[in-house]
Amino acid sequence: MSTNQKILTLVMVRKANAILLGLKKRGFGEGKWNGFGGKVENDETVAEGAIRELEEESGLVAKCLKKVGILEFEFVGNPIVLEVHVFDVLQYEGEPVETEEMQPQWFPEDSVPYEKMWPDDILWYPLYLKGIKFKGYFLYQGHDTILKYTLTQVDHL
Ligand SMILES: Cc1cc(-c2ccco2)c2oc(N)nc2c1
Repeated sequence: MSTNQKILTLVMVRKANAILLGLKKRGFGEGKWNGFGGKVENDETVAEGAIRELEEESGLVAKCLKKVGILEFEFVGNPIVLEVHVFDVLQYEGEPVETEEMQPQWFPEDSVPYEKMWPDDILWYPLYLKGIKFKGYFLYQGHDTILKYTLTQVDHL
């Protein structure tokens, strides 16, 4: 039975005041810089899905994964709510490689290319970069306009 909800993962990898983002080369969010992630399969936990997508899209193997937020996205005219579980990776193995999906690049935390990212990012990255856990809801019209949103700091996810 498919409800109107879809669980997705989003993984940011960080090192010494830099954040690894990928330029999405095709599909959903094409042309935007974003963390790594995607669908969660039926036979895996959300965290397992996050680790899998990070390796598939960047070649990196996460050694520790921290839940940092949950973002819900809705689009005008589309009943499906995306529930995106956001993770921070501070320990990993490997070097980022370009894949079919993503072209990876390190950005200094104070030079995140917000104008080439999903418009919600500029709203919650400041919390994320300060280590503040968050929950957010965003109503999108198309892929570039946020009609309304809520964003709150939380103590536990
Ligand atoms: C609508 C939407 C979706 C995603 C997404 C898809 C897969 C993982 O995340 C986003 O990611 C960000 N940063 N904003 C986003 C908006």
